[in-house]
Amino acid sequence: MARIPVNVLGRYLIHGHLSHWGCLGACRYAPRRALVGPALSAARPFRSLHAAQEPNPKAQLPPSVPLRKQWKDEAKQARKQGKKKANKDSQTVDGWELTVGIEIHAQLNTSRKLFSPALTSFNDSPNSHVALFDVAMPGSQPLFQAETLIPALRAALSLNCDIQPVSRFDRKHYFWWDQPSGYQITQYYQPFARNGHITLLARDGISPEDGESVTVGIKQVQLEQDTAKTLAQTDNTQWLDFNRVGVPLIEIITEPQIHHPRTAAVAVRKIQLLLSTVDACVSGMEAGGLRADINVSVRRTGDPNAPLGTRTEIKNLSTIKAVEDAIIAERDRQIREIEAGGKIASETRGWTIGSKETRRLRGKEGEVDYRYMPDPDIAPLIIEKDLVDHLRQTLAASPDTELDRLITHFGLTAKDAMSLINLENGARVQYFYKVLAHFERMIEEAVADDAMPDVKSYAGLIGNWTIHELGRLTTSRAGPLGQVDLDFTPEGDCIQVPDSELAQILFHLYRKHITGKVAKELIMALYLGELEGGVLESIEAHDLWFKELSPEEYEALVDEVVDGENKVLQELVSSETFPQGKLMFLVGKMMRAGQTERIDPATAERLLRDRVQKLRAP
Ligand SMILES: Nc1ncnc2c1ncn2[C@@H]1O[C@H](COP(=O)(O)OP(=O)(O)OP(=O)(O)O)[C@@H](O)[C@H]1O
Ligand SMILES: [Mg+2]
Ligand SMILES: [Mg+2]
Repeated sequence: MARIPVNVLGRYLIHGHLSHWGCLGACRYAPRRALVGPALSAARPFRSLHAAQEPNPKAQLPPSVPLRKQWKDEAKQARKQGKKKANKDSQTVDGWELTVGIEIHAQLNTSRKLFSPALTSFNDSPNSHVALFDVAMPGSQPLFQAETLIPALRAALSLNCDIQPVSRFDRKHYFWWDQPSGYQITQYYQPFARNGHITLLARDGISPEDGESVTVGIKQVQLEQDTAKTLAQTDNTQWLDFNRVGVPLIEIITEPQIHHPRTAAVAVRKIQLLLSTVDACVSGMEAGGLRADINVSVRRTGDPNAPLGTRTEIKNLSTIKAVEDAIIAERDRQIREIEAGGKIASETRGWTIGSKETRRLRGKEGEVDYRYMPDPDIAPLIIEKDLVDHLRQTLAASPDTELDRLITHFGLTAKDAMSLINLENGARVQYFYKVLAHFERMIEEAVADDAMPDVKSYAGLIGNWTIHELGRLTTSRAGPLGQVDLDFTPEGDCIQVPDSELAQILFHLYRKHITGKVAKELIMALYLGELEGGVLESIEAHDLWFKELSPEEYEALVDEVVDGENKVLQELVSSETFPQGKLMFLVGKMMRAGQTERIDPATAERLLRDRVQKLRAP
């Protein structure tokens, strides 16, 4: 592979003004290194660069630092003035219908760039993974990396798209410093996937106005290149990192079929979830692996045949909350504008987190003409049916199927099942399955084949601990590490609390070999790295086994407690049911009266019920 070595490419310092493009070669960061500026300049004549004095048509450039500061200050001011945040409950406005269509850009989970064999390692030092083609060196040619197609196809299949047997690549021209060739390679005329859909359910959290479910059409999914990363500096200069240029993206375009802000946010989250379930994309939205552009229009209700209103496009939203808040703000702005007798201009707008208003970035008239043309250097993409069939058969279960399994087969509550699937981009649910597998192996060894307990009896316990007890570890103030997040790998391994160790703890808890209190202490010790040896060794070493009271000792304790609480006992006896409050009051008394660490609350409760039942009998 022809690659520009770091010491040749160096790191560029480019002034924020295009007229200063000529200083591309002036590498202040590594002044002793050889420079590639003149060569690049020859590859992209200044003429084309100077032609682009307009704002970046992609508008993916992070705002310069002073501008960002100004937006931050504005947002702070708005908060100070006690202005309410966008009202989360304002899902509808009387007399108006909102319409939203979404474009999502997601980085594919591949090791190579789309048209060069350079690696896609984002965290390596800047400009260390740059092939000649990535920076449009003269004579360099695109080399389609077939492996990039696999995650793209998995993504499209997870969105229920029809895979096109023949698709083609086009050039979308614009001139900006993050795009060395002067055009982005994309699929404009013939994308590789079309006609998909996603279904959003009430349990996904859609707006209540949408009822039980909404189906949103996916118009198309296309393959395209990412641009270079721009790093704004405090002195109003920009640094460029070409590691990202040419990294494969998919653009997912929905039909304009969403009518409530929260449902739009849920759609973005669901697409993100689907992509991560089939392992198609690098990371979640919050980590920058997925960016959403949101198209918003409004029209008056009453005439279903009226055309949709003029859309504005809010670029580059990077959190789910931003999607909902920005839509509410933009919808309200458009309604205000129309009610005041104005018209909606077709334009591109921006949104700052914490702000109340979207802001105009540029008008449609400022949009460049992209002069799309088929890329003459790239052959059509032919996708064989066999490949598609194979990928479809081996595709991971959709989150909906997964959710149903967690609820109906494993007996988790819908809320817990949803959290499990959403946490750490699906890593937590993988962790749950790993703990479950270890646990089942231990149970199988411990009991006879015909005595295997019902899966629901232990899966709920494992679910509860993998969601709530693990969650509590990072929020409790248990020591110097008390606030450190748990580290999960995408495969579902947890560094601090290994699945096999948690399974050991839960196995002994389930079998009543240890108490809940001891189990909590063990898991905390694991998290803090204070457990010497494994879980089992620790239980043995400190003799933490649960030494339950004998039946006689339990009976004596029940006698003692009911004697002292005769009034509560009589109330229970004369009641037809077992009021839980009263029962638990007596259990509490038993725990306090006896040796707490030797009492199982469930046994105590059962014995109390038996006693009451006996007294009720005629
Ligand atoms: N009247 C409308 N109101 C709301 N959304 C709309 C409306 N008309 C179209 N849309 C949505 O706008 C989006 C258009 O995306 P598309 O990529 O096709 O074009 P684009 O935004 O012009 O291109 P680019 O990728 O350059 O931004 C789609 O998600 C579509 O559903
Ligand atoms: Mg688009
Ligand atoms: Mg768009």
